[in-house]
Amino acid sequence: MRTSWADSVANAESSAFATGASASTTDTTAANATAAAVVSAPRPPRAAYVPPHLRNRAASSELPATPSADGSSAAKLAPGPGAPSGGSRSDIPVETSGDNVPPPVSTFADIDLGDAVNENIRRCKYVKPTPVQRHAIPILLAGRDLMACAQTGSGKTAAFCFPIISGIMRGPPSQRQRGSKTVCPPALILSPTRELSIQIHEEARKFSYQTGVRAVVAYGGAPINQQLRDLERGVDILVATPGRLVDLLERARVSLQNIRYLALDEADRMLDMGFEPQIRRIVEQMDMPPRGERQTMLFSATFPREIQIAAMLFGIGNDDGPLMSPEPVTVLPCSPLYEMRLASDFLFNYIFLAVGRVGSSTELIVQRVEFVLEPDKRSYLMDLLHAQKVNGAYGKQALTLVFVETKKGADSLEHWLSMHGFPATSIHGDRTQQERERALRSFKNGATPILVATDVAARGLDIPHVSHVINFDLPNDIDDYVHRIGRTGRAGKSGLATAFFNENNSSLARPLAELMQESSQEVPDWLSRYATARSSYGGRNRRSGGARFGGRDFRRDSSARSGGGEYYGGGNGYGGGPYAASGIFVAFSENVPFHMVLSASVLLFSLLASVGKDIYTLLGDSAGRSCGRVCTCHCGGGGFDDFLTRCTRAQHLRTVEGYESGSSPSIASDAGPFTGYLIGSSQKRLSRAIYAEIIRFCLQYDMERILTEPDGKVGVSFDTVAKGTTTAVGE
Ligand SMILES: Nc1ncnc2c1ncn2[C@@H]1O[C@H](COP(=O)(O)OP(=O)(O)OP(=O)(O)O)[C@@H](O)[C@H]1O
Repeated sequence: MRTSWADSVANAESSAFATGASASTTDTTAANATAAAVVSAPRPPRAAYVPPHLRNRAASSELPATPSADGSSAAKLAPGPGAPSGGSRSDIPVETSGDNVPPPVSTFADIDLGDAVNENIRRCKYVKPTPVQRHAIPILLAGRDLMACAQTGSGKTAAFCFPIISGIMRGPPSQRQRGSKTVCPPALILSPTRELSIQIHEEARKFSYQTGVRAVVAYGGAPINQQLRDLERGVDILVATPGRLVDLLERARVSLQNIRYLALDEADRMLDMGFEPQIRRIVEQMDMPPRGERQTMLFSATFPREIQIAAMLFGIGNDDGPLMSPEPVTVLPCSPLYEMRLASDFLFNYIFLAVGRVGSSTELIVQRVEFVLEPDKRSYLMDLLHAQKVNGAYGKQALTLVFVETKKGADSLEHWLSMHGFPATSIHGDRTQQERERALRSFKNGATPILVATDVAARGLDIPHVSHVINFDLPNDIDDYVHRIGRTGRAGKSGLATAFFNENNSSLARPLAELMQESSQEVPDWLSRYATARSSYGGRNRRSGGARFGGRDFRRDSSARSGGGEYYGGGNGYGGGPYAASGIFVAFSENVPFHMVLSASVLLFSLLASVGKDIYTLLGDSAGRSCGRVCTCHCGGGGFDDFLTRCTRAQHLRTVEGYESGSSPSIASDAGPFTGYLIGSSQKRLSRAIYAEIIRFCLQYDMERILTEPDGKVGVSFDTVAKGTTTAVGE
């Protein structure tokens, strides 16, 4: 639950104020809602804007104590994601990769954020940093670019806000040209929805209270004049939706020339096709300093593998420059590579941070999936809501968020619920901004404890007391599902998510079952059967096939972690299914640098897995290092047999499912039909060309064809080999 003083600071402009929740418990399978006191706080005076020359002073030590509705002391903060009682957070796997990753911290006291920010952290009653904060804050304070992925509700907003605020306090004062109405903020935070921008702004104001750092929000659908006036009063952190920001840039009311910090919240959404033109315009075609001269941070609970790969291939800095120049590849719009390029264009020598499995969901959310035919959905929903009411399952303040696919569907379901005695409101893109904000307010304060929403409310919104998320219509993309259910089970609290599944959702069966399994949820037998039946399907669902093979954090699957050297994974936890009979074998000679070998593997691994194929990638490299599923071994140019023999002899090969250490290549035939490809080159230049061609190929053809009709169709400079055939290629 949010701290009331901070909310009141942040909500200076809004009329409604947060309320608390009562304790509640569902039946045996349902989640437990956390008890909290009802809070209704008078607003402390609005934080005054402190001119630059007065900045960096310590904040005054006291803020008005926040009385609760009954006059007692401020509401107790529910155990946060980082709080000891906030779930099993300490054992959550954390992965970082990149050069010279700054070590994590254990407490806020270990971080030098400045007195004023530390004071605000104390006021927020954040006892200790959440895992993503422990890792991300030192990285950002060290000035590094960051791509960070952590579960919903895990405190990512503070993870990027604290370092930004602290950096601004330490840096030169914001400038504005004399007599000009153009403001030049040092920090820009972009988010995909208006409501999320409003929320981030509120958070930023809380965190920057009495620091002299001023945050302003600009979003569409609201009168621009008010926002312009607000900007004129000075801005250090501009929180904006892309559309409105472009408008402000075109009017020359904002200049990005001084941007030192660029944060993209819900970055994967910001980099997808819908936002791409605006984001590219803002970041590349205006006056923003280029990557490397600014600090860029991408945060989300999900990152499609393609974005990660691209960032690595095109963006990562090393002695040789980016692993791959984008030029040889004609990037087609509508392809994953398009997003990939975009992400990599923004980052410089970045660090990748994953807290938990990328795209996974917290175990604090109990997930249920019910098979409900389309015409039965309403009555089923009614049953659920009735049961909730009868059981008193969620208490008076418990809120239920119902996701539907279409705006029309949202209106119609809201109406129907209201007609049947369930106070509901709705939020979607066709409602005016005023209506949207009103709906959200009336949901938050419990006047209409049911909110019917489209995906406009799927990401980022941190609404206390959402105890149940119902996916009346399931989304097409599992990542959207992760964000939707993440509206409950936040900040260490538990929550319940129910999904209505039927034939129309069969493409989601497999990733859904995998996600549930990963989050230690009970997967219904019928869903497992659906998942098995859908063993192969197209690329619409980003995770199709990928999770089973290698999980979603491609670096974890395939590259050395920081401090590396050890192997990651092994067969366990990656599905453990029967041995798959197809394979891509990539062999590079010794003089090909390991990082290039690695990147080729990563690329293949990911792209092939994303089309639903079980593929093993064996790599040859001079170091003989292994990275989880991707097994590397020395390939001395002896051809495929030699390569396989070496592979199977390599002790690391035990990490490859179906192989035993020391076994011979013939194991492949024992395991069933087998196809492998050997791609090799001792020349770096050629290797690069091969990467490019593979990418091109992947874009242009269904990957099935690589596997089933390899001969001559590929048009690339590598040969294919059948089992046991010796072929040395590209030398
Ligand atoms: N260190 C902390 N201790 C306790 N609570 C915290 C801490 N940091 C953040 N929180 C609280 O956790 C909640 C979730 O934080 P936030 O909205 O930043 O999550 P998020 O990771 O951005 O989620 P999403 O992926 O859904 O956008 C907020 O209510 C926030 O106040």
